[in-house]
Amino acid sequence: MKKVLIPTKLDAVARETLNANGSYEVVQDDSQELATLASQHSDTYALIVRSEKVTAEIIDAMPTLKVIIRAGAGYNTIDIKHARSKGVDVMNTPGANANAVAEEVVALMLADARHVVAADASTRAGKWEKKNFMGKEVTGKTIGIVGFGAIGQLVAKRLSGFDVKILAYDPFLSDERARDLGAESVELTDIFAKCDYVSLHMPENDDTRGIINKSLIARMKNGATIINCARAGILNENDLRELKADKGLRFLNDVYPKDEAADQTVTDIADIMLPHLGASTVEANFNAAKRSATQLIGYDEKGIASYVVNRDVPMGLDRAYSELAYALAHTCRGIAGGNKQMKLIETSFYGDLARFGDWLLVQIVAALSDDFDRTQGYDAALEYLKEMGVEYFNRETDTSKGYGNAITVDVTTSVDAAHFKRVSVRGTVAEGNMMISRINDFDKLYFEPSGTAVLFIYKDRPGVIGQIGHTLAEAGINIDDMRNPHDPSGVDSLALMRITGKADCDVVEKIAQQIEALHASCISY
Ligand SMILES: NC(=O)C1=CN([C@@H]2O[C@H](COP(=O)(O)OP(=O)(O)OC[C@H]3O[C@@H](n4cnc5c(N)ncnc54)[C@H](O)[C@@H]3O)[C@@H](O)[C@H]2O)C=CC1
Ligand SMILES: O=C(O)C(=O)COP(=O)(O)O
Repeated sequence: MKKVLIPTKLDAVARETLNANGSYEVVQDDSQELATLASQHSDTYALIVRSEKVTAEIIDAMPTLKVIIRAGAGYNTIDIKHARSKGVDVMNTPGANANAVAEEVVALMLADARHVVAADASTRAGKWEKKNFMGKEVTGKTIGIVGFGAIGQLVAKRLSGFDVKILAYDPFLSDERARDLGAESVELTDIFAKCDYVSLHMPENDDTRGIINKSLIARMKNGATIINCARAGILNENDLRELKADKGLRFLNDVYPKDEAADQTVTDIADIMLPHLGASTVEANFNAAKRSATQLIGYDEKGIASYVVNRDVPMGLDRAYSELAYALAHTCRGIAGGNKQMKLIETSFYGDLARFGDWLLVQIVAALSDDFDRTQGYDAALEYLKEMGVEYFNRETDTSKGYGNAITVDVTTSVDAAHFKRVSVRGTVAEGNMMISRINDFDKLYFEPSGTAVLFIYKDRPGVIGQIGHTLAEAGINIDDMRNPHDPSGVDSLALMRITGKADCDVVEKIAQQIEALHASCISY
């Protein structure tokens, strides 16, 4: 049984769904600190949280932890890099609480437009301040949405009944897509210059922290409103403080640097403050809980990792090596012939790369198969290979070879029922560039796998390179770079060339016949 720890007020449907599956022992307890629960349940396999802070210490307190699920959208509260370094996948449940936040935005807009909060307090106090509470209408206004994802799009949809004009800014939004969703895609500066309401709906991360600053706020129309139901960190609150009174801006807020009782720093500038209530509806809590449980089951039973958000390069590994692993396997595949039946994959990870072998295997399997994508994990890669009937063997590496940080990928494919062909490619990264250093017995290549490469193996004799160059030239193809070593016996030669333009199979085939090649292939990187 896999232990699942739920240290939060999450709908019981998560627990019920996992219990019904039969593979999980669920501990749900929101009465104690997460740190206490983590040390009590150090054998936890999966942790399901809402906004609870999951620090490196908490992750380390559960050495068997494999997956953290954020029942919600924003995962800035989880140390995803530390999780990655410990082989822990982090997932969120995108969209599960989006409608709740969209409705909260509409609630804040209307409440502020009609002074609902202050007028309620005043009337309860026995006053009759009808004249003081002159309101305004949302209908017909221009609304700017920054971050046009699940929530941003639903804000636009829910507000459409008010006949508003929606301007949206999102770096991943095309004009067509915006139009389809009832919005106009504009630059960030235009949102601030043109809108009566600006609602923030992007995640907080290194790119967005403090992005809503003085230069943007200064562009706002007098009397316009900023709504922040995303994360406190994306808005520079001192910049807003500086400009707010002069411009008569309104500020409606749901989010704070820390989710806890305190004298909040924005109290002086916020016109309405809620205690991070965006996702706090019965429906959103149910949706996020249900999704957490079903995503965990899908992850465990089918290797579905599409919700994993931290499959980035692990700490300590240069991203170039993950590209190298992919490029080497892609080269093997190109030489072996893409549609051959794979039987065996062997790898060697030299130097510091030895400890990242599991992670690098994912890149290798993804390069060797169109059906396996690079965002999946090591377990999913092994499972996939097993399903495909492919054996995998990672060799112990011999540091005395002096290869530094290098990778070898060998792929054995079946040529017919009884015969196998093995392609072996080794490579490294030098001065930030990927290099193929060996293909089968052809050593010291130092060839950069990029663009389009053609490769011919032939019985060594004079004049062959001239013939290849001539036929390529006839087809309008130039040679950018070239290696031409002999094998150790001196009998065979390899011509490995990077060419301009696209690969042309007919030309490669023609050359192969002209030079009586033992092997010819063409690889696009
Ligand atoms: N107040 C609350 O209770 C809740 C707050 N949230 C916050 O809202 C955020 C958005 O949630 P969803 O819409 O569900 O996520 P989402 O991932 O569907 O949408 C986020 C959008 O922001 C865009 N984006 C990324 N960088 C950007 C940038 N620099 N400028 C503008 N847009 C950028 C992305 O392309 C994406 O379309 C979450 O990350 C979370 O921090 C989410 C749920 C509840
Ligand atoms: O999903 C999100 O990003 C949220 O901010 C919701 O947080 P909560 O689950 O209500 O603590």
